Amino acid sequence: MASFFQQQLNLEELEYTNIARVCGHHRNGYLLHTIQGTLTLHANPALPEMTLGDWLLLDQQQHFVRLLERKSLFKRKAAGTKVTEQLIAANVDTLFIVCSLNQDFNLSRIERYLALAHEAAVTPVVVLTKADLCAAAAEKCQAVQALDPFLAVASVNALDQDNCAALLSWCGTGQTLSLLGSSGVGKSTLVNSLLGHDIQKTAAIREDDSKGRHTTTARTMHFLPSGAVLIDTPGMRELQLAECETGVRRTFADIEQLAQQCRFSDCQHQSEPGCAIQQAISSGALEPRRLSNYQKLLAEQARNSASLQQLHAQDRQFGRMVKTLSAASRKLKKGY
Ligand SMILES: Nc1nc2c(ncn2[C@@H]2O[C@H](COP(=O)(O)OP(=O)(O)OP(=O)(O)O)[C@@H](O)[C@H]2O)c(=O)[nH]1
Ligand SMILES: [Zn+2]
Repeated sequence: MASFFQQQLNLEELEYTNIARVCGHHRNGYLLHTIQGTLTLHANPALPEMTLGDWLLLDQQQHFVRLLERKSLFKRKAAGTKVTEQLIAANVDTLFIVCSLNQDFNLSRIERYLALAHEAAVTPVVVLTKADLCAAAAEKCQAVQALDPFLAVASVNALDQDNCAALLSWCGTGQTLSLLGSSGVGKSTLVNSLLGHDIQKTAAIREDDSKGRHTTTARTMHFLPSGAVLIDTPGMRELQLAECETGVRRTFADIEQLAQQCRFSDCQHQSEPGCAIQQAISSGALEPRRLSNYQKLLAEQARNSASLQQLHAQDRQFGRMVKTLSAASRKLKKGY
């Protein structure tokens, strides 16, 4: 367990509590990994909302004590009146952004994923798969690297375990990984190569529900031989760009910096005189594609966040209505 989490424990907690990590979540509660093995923490309204990857403390009787502060968090907008945000994965250190070097290769899509990683406070690594099928792998790698000189970029043949060894530097003991990418790019293939065996064979776990029945759930947490934990949950595939302004701004830090040099502080970067961004485009220093993707992603996240705020407001209104109605019914019962 990383020092970030250990530092959060006081002396008494170090002595009297056990540390556990959420490795599954279902109707009856949370599935936890502890030093003594796996156990179920039954659903209970007093528990905070937790997700895969969360670290928490249990007392000697295995009762919940508290949730530890998160290092990073992926969440998504969810439908329904009550829950408007759904937590997807917590405490991920590195996100493998998986894209294949063939038809799927798309810089704007990579920028979208980068914004999600930055928003969640997770370090991104772009993994370009199907290098064995692409003659122009080096050029495409360079194009990705040009998005950000500090970005880690790797190209692999995901089918070849030895070829994936380049990724092992992010897969050491205590590290938590997750992956994101469109369908068919090679995510499962990559997981198999990192695991060193076929995921299909370990794809399900059996557990007892509260009534002693066996239930089968898809395994979403994998323990890699290199020591890392890999969170592979379907929720990651439905991540949206809601409330992602920080993530978008960080992903396009170059554009943000140029914008500060525009003559007008409210420059729209179209045809205004003294626009540093248009100058950078004319000189070839900035791709027009990148500017339009930046504007598109900012607008998209603003639209999605606005509807999220509306949902929050509706929720509060509903809460007030319930309170008023129950106060009224109490008065009725008491006869005044
Ligand atoms: N030649 C080659 N084939 C690959 C590579 N990576 C994946 N494939 C193939 O591409 C196909 C799709 O790979 P998957 O691992 O199933 O892709 P996925 O991203 O998990 O797809 P979803 O489960 O739909 O999200 C499979 O037939 C793989 O064998 C690679 O690096 N090289
Ligand atoms: Zn401008």
